[in-house]
Amino acid sequence: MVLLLPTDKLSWSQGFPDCSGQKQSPINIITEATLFSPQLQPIHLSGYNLPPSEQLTLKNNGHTVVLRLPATLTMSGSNGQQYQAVQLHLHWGSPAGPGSEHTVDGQRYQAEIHVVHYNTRYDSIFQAMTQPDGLAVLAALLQAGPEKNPSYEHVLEHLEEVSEEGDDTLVAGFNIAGLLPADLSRYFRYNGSLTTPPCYQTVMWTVFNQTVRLSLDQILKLEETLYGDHDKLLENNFRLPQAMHGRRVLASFS
Ligand SMILES: NS(=O)(=O)c1c(F)c(F)c(SCCc2ccc(C(=O)O)cc2)c(F)c1NC1CCCCCCC1
Ligand SMILES: [Zn+2]
Repeated sequence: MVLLLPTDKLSWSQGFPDCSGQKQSPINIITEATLFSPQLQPIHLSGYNLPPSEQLTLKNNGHTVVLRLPATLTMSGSNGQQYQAVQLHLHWGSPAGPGSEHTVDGQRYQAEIHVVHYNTRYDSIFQAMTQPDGLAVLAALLQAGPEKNPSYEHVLEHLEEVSEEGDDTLVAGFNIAGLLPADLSRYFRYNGSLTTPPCYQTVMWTVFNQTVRLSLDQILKLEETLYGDHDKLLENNFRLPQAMHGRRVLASFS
């Protein structure tokens, strides 16, 4: 599916009315204003530990780098609903500054991973993404740390192979859960949207409290390797925080 996206973000709303809706993402999470919700259970992942024999497609779609995921990866929300993974992708900044989409108490992190799932009561992501309870995205904030992150290396070591828009390559299976924090019990939860057109307001967002650490070199590689439209370096591919319009952010921890 090719989405023809306008480059000028102000004109998103012209072509995609939901982009000017009242339940948009990302947001700035003000931790003091979150509501502890004891029914938010730890996120349960299954099928995430893929054998090296599994070949995954990694693609530069001109807006981000996407790793397509097999249908065997599922997560359980706190509402007992099952969601099936579709793809994961990243948002990043540039050597001049950080590029996470969500911010926490006004702090932007170096980068952010999104693992996109759809509600298994629907037949496909294309049907699910138009339904209010259709999508669930797991988000983790990425920070620079002293060590190279071996899980991210499974993806980053292939970035040169997909430097141009439209390029794709194969990545051997690995434990996809290694891309997320170890602690899946502490997270923020709110209802929002896709952060790119069509901006459908159909996403149950989970933003983990624990960050993931990559080495500075790994972050720089993400910021300096990929090219998008018109051979322009693909950087700062994050949307700015959107208004809450009265929405509350829940927390699975106090
Ligand atoms: N943060 S996010 O989840 O909203 C998101 C972004 F911010 C994104 F920026 C993207 S990539 C931009 C949309 C796009 C462009 C081209 C192609 C293609 O050529 O295949 C595919 C998609 C992107 F793909 C996604 N996630 C997609 C949203 C597109 C429609 C649903 C498919 C899975 C989720
Ligand atoms: Zn995203």
